[in-house]
Amino acid sequence: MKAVHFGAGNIGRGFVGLILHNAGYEVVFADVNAELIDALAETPSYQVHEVGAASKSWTVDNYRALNSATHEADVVAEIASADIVTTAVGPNILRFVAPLIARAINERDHALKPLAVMACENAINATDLLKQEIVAGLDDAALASIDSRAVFANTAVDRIVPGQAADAGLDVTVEDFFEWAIESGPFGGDVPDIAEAHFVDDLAPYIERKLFTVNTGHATTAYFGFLEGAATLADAMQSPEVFARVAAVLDETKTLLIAKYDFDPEAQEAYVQKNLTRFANPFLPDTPARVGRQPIRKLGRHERFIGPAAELSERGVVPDALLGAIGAALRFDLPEDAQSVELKELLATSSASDATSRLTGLEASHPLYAHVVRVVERVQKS
Ligand SMILES: NC(=O)c1ccc[n+]([C@@H]2O[C@H](COP(=O)([O-])OP(=O)(O)OC[C@H]3O[C@@H](n4cnc5c(N)ncnc54)[C@H](O)[C@@H]3O)[C@@H](O)[C@H]2O)c1
Ligand SMILES: O=P(O)(O)OC[C@@H](O)[C@@H](O)[C@H](O)[C@H](O)CO
Repeated sequence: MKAVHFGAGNIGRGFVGLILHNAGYEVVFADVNAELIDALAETPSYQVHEVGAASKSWTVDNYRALNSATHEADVVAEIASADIVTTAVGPNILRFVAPLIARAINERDHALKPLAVMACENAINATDLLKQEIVAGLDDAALASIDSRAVFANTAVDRIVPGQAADAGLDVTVEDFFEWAIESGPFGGDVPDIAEAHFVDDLAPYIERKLFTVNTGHATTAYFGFLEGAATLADAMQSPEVFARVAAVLDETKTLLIAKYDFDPEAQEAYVQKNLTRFANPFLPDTPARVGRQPIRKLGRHERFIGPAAELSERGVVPDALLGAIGAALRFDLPEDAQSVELKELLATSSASDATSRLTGLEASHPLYAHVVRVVERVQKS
């Protein structure tokens, strides 16, 4: 069995690559980072170190590595004969990897089982997004027979993988928890053989529970932690003020998730508590800079703040804690983060209402809109 995985970064090596390796796949890593790909190509194995209450190390081998910027044709040929193609490159990068997957589907031998295409990004229905881009690159024959050539399944991936120490080489330190949920419907009963993933009929509750608990809480910790000058997420969680902000935000998203998906309130509360512990993991050197990265993406319409806040306000609830976190996100001022710089410029040169519309995509008539405009105004005046 063979899987091609785009993005040999933190989650690529520390989660997707590991799980596929453990499931018996030969993994072909494809990345545009020449130094990283050269190192992987030259090194027969790397270690994944799980840290937390239970610590354990895994060896990943049986992989190859290809530079997808300089060796496009080789990557296309690998995908054309693979069982699975996965991505962990960031939602904004999917459009750059899609053309290679499309070319591979065009070339794919009809006798093979359909290629399983799964984007492993922090975004709702990222595979649908990837599929749209792939379909644009298919020839007429592939388009006419797409169902026999490829299966597109959305997924929810969860494991905190921080940036790695400069001397770590290819080894990756990760938390001890992980979850990979994949929608089963598109496979029509013939799901890929991935023992540590679980296949679910309806992914929406899983991905929303994950994004609006793990990522909403995580980003809230990062943005308030950044304002307090915390070096790590664990340090931020030691601050009673930051902890209270995070707990309040997760209380709001818990209310939404229970109302929307009829989750058992006790189970959801246990999930919240579990995540508060995960953010505070003292063994994980995670930073506000990484977790808060790309604030403009994180303030998007269906993302971790505006997504749940909009739905709560549609239900008549004013999401004060989420609005507070949105204010902290707007104050994320990190010169090395291109979106932080862009955000600062936008706030300096636009009216509060223009900035709100452009950042959040909310209509002026939406019940959340005026609340966000007030938050933007406050940040602009501060
Ligand atoms: N790190 C985590 O804790 C975590 C957990 C769950 C999901 N995710 C998601 O996984 C994705 C990747 O996150 P990460 O933390 O691993 O980031 P990362 O920066 O460590 O890795 C991304 C990799 O993608 C590569 N890349 C960029 N453009 C590419 C292209 N055109 N073709 C091929 N490779 C390309 C980069 O060189 C890099 O190696 C994001 O969507 C993130 O939200 C991350
Ligand atoms: O990857 P992002 O930028 O969408 O979000 C940063 C972190 O919250 C994220 O990477 C988490 O570590 C991960 O989603 C945990 O499963």
